[in-house]
Amino acid sequence: MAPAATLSAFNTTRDGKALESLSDDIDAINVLKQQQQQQQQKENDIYTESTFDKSKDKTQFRQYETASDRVKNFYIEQHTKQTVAYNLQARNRFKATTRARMSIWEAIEKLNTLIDESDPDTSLSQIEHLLQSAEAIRRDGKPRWMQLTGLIHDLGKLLYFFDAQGQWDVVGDTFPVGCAFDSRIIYGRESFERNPDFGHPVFDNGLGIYAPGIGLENVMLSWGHDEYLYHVVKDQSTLPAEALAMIRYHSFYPWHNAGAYRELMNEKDEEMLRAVKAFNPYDLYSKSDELPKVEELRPYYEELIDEYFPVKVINW
Ligand SMILES: O[C@H]1[C@H](O)[C@@H](O)[C@H](O)[C@@H](O)[C@H]1O
Ligand SMILES: [Fe+2]
Ligand SMILES: [Fe+2]
Repeated sequence: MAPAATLSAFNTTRDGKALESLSDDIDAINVLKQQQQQQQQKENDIYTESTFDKSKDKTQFRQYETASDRVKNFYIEQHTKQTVAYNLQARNRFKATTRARMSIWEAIEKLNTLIDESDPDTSLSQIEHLLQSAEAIRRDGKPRWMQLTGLIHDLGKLLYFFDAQGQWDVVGDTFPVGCAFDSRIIYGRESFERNPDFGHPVFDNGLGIYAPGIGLENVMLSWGHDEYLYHVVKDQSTLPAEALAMIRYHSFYPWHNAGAYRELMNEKDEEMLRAVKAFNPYDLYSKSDELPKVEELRPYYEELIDEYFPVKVINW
């Protein structure tokens, strides 16, 4: 016979309540499973049209030609300084340390003081942008993991408070380094004229250091909040591959929006492109929605965070 202490530990749930019997336990699990299945049936496919597809005047967004000098200067700096050498260095630095340890909600609050200089469409704080994106996804009945992706997708901007050199290596659209700068990047090829890799016989020539069909996961995208958060989240959450792609490529507009760099894709990237495109309207067009009520929404999203992040304190 097992000693009493061990037996009572076995018959006790984590919150200390004694279980009536094993069959109660199994019943509870079955009920939970059923609930989850029903919920999945109620959820819309991530690919069904977003409500924004009909209701927003899309010509109001991403108007870079008429944007402020703040935005224009941001991109000149980003396009001048994002080089192959810098990107290798940033990745090494990322791997070498843990910058902070905090929960997802703490991270959201910390980000609240950052105003993104690259963004012509919002001057709201990031917590508002994150909740606007998540709420729009939720309103459309999309899966819970996608709502959570909306809530966290820009948390990589925390980099700004750690080892960034400015905003140019944190925010803004992304593009690959190590291959030709494409004219479909914001402000075109001319905006790279002062980049040391501009005109380089390998780095700025066709596919450069990459083989055709190599797959985006093997392509160095300009270092910033997408790539950083992707690495943080992939090992510390149970979010699906589509969510990870939405995070990693959401700023890669020359690819998901303008059709550039398709020669670098592999088969898996085709599916990921669909997912990123499905996510994009919620990120972009929610920027003109009404202001979210942060404290009212918090309990709903804290539960959602717990569902996909088994460990509360995240290594950043
Ligand atoms: O200005 C915005 C902003 O920084 C976003 O977070 C990023 O995802 C976009 O691609 C960028 O254009
Ligand atoms: Fe972003
Ligand atoms: Fe965003």
